This record gives sequence, structure tokens and C-alpha cells, in this order.
Amino acid sequence: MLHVSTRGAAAPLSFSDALLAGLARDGGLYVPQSWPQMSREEIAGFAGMRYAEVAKRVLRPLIDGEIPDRELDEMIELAYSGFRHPAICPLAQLDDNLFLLELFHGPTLAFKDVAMQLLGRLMDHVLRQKGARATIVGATSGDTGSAAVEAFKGLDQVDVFILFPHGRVSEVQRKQMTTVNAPNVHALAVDGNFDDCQNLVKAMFQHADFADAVKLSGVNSINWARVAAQTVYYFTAAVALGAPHRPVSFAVPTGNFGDILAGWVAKKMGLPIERLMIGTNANDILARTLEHGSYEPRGVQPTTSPSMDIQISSNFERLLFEALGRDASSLGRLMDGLKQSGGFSLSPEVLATVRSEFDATAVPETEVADEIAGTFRRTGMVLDPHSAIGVRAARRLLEKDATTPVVALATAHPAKFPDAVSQATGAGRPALPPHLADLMTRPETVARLANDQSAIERYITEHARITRG
Ligand SMILES: Cc1ncc(COP(=O)(O)O)c(C=O)c1O
Ligand SMILES: N[C@@H](CCOP(=O)(O)O)C(=O)O
Repeated sequence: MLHVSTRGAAAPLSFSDALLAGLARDGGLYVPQSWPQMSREEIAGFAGMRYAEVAKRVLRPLIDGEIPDRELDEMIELAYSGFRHPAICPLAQLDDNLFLLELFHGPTLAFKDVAMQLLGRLMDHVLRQKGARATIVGATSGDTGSAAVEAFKGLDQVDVFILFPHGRVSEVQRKQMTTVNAPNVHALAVDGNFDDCQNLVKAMFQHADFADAVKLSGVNSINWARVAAQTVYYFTAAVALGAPHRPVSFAVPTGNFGDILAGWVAKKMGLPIERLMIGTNANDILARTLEHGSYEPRGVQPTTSPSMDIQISSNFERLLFEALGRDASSLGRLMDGLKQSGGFSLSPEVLATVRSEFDATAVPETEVADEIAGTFRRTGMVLDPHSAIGVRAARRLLEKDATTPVVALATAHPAKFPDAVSQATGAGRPALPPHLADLMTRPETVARLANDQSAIERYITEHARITRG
């Protein structure tokens, strides 16, 4: 199946080429030309299956035969062999009709591992097939970077450069990126916020000479394969709660809109999802957009959920493309408005389309702490601040409809954010799992760079094996 750019001016690409391309050359994001459909019988058949088996069945139609099933199946099995829970993404019950989908049992303790462990294998496979190499440049507010470093460290075909906002990720997140000690991994602390890092990455993709010279590739959720891999846990969670015979809703702590978009894709593929609830922290651009119809980034505010300290939610573009009837020119006009006037307004029709499937709510800092404390008191479960936003958003959805089960996504392990968590619970700092027990004492390697595209491109060119020779 071909994948088209949301901006309409880049050539359609196969799954493998879209995987390597990351962002389209016209600045757009790739999406499949059409949505594969899964029947109710196929979905019902997922009941009781292992996570990896469901992943094979959901991903095969999205990859559409480009990677032979036997090889794809092997990569999927290996991707999920290193998780610390046999269910990979287990479901726990928190309250009447309120469930928690634990996505943090992978090697770096965040939901990013679920896609990244597979993406690393897929990319390595495709590059080997083509006899090619790539330089991955990614932006992170903490978790994508750690997951990418873990998934790609030591691979011969790729070098990885991760841009993170200096001083704005947690200590554990920073250490996960800076202590890897692999010659193909480079952690770059940028003087700016996550949006600056993401803008730098997008600008590098559009700088054709640089992108061609280093064979630039990306692993942020602007890469379609990331979103595709994240659709799987929506299926496993919904089926565990009775889908397709009974609809389920999801509440998702949201920043770049990649995770919740994966839920929407699962719905497009036939999974009966009732509502998709966006939970934001004080960086509430999506909540404001759904309320008033105008998408207006404001300054990024630091919060206790730093991975969601984001104002420009890249994947919202994929949803808008669809809400605009896949009209790339109309979308291009909105994106030009964002670049030139710092925002855009949605027409009443487009806003109504978005609202027909999504709700949104912003959760202030006091309520995040309150949710961590209350959940701990009532259940003994320790939520990290991002997951607490998902749970609080789920509770708000249940206030409107108490009959449909709501699954809140738990996107990170509490030990990644020990200060905020221990302050809220009053119960001491959550411990890192044994494989990371000595993380805080490992020596760090990091380059501190200005928020300057030329300087960063120069650094990458000097250090990437492709250009260094
Ligand atoms: C722990 C955690 N929760 C939630 C999010 C938000 O996810 P998304 O950016 O896909 O909306 C992120 C960052 O992506 C994260 O790292
Ligand atoms: N919260 C993310 C930000 C990048 O998101 P991505 O899903 O687009 O890679 C992070 O932790 O880095």
C-alpha cells in the first residue's frame, strides 16, 4: 500500500520507504492511502491471544506484504521478548468501569518502547535489504529519546542523534540517554524547549542537502510506523473488555498527539471505540482547540509531566488531514497560518468532525498530585504524573457516561519521575527496576548545543559515520 503526505506535494511511498523517510520532503506526514479494515470476527478472535499474536494480525494489513510474514512475525516476537510483564501491556482495574493500561513494562519504562522496540528491528531489516545506512535525528521531551537509544544502540546501519531540551527532562530520563556508551548514539542537550527541538528536526528534514548527505531518518511519531505499532494495544485492551461486542473509550495523556492518534487509527480499522479523551497538562493547546476551534500555541510551561510539555502537537496534522476530507491544499493553508501568523482557526464543520470522536480536558498540577495521592490511598497503585493525567481525564469522561468502560493509558513508570511521585504519595521514591538500579551512578556523555540549526547540523555531519567516512 502507498502512503501519501498530508501536504500533497511529496511522492507517495511504500511502507518501507515511509519508514525510512520519517517526515515527507514537503513537510507533511505520511498516512496510508486507505485504512485497512478488520472484521468483527477477526477482532473477536483476538480474545485470549498473546500480545505478539495480536500485533502480527493488526500490523500485517498495515505493512501489506512488503515484509514477508515469517520475517515480520520473527521481528514482532523479538521486539516483545524483553518486556518485564508476560502480557506486555497488562490491564488493571482502578474503579467501576475505569481501567489502567500499563504501557511501561519495556526496557526504558515508557510506552515508547512498545513501538520503538519493533521500529528498531524494522528499520535495521529494511536498511540491510537495501544495503543502506541512515542517520536518525530525533527530538525528545525525555521518553522517545531513551526508547530510541535503547532500540538502536550498537546497530551498524544507523547512527542516532537525540535532541533534548537542556534542564527540562527528569534526571532518570537524562541518564537513560546519556549513559549508553555506544559509538552510534549521541545525546545532544539543546538550549531550548521540546518544541524548539522538534522544529529543528523538522527543519533538518526540509534542508535537502543536509538530509541527503546524512541519509536523514526519524523515529518520532512523525514517522508513520511509530503510530502503526501503537495501534495494537488499543485492540488488546478493548478486546479484553468485551470488544467488538461492547464499545470501549480511551483516555490518553497527550502531547504530540501520536498515542491518541493510534487509537483513532484502530477505530478507523474497525475497533468499536466510543470516545477518545485527550488529557493535557497545563500545556493545553489541544483542550483549547477543541473548546474554541483555534489552534494557538503559547509559551511552553514546565510541569511535573515534562514529556507532555509540548505546544505543537505534530500528529494533530494527520487528524486534520482526514477531517478536511484529505484535502492537502486546505491543510497546507492551515499549516502556513501556523508558521506565518502563529496559529489557525478550524471551520465549524472541521471542529464538529473532530468533536464527534474526541473530547479534551486539561489537568492542572494540583489535580495531578491529587490523583497520584488518591489512587495510591485507595488502591496502593503508584501512578506517574503523565498516567495520572490519563486517569483524571478518564474520570471526567465517566462523569458524562458511566456505562462505557474507560481505559486510561499509563504511559510511564513512576520511577522515571520520583520527585513528583514521592511528593504526592508521601511514601518515598519509587525504585527503578533491577536492570536500571545503578543508572544514576553511570558516567554521562552529552554535548550541549545552542538552539541553532546550522550548529547542530555541523555537529551531526562531523559525528555521523556516513559523513565522517
Ligand atoms: C510518559 C508520556 N506520556 C504521554 C506522552 C504524550 O504522548 P504523545 O506525544 O504521543 O501524545 C509522552 C510523550 O510523548 C510521554 O512520554
Ligand atoms: N513526549 C515525547 C515527545 C516526542 O514525541 P513523539 O511521540 O513524537 O516521539 C518524548 O518523550 O520524547
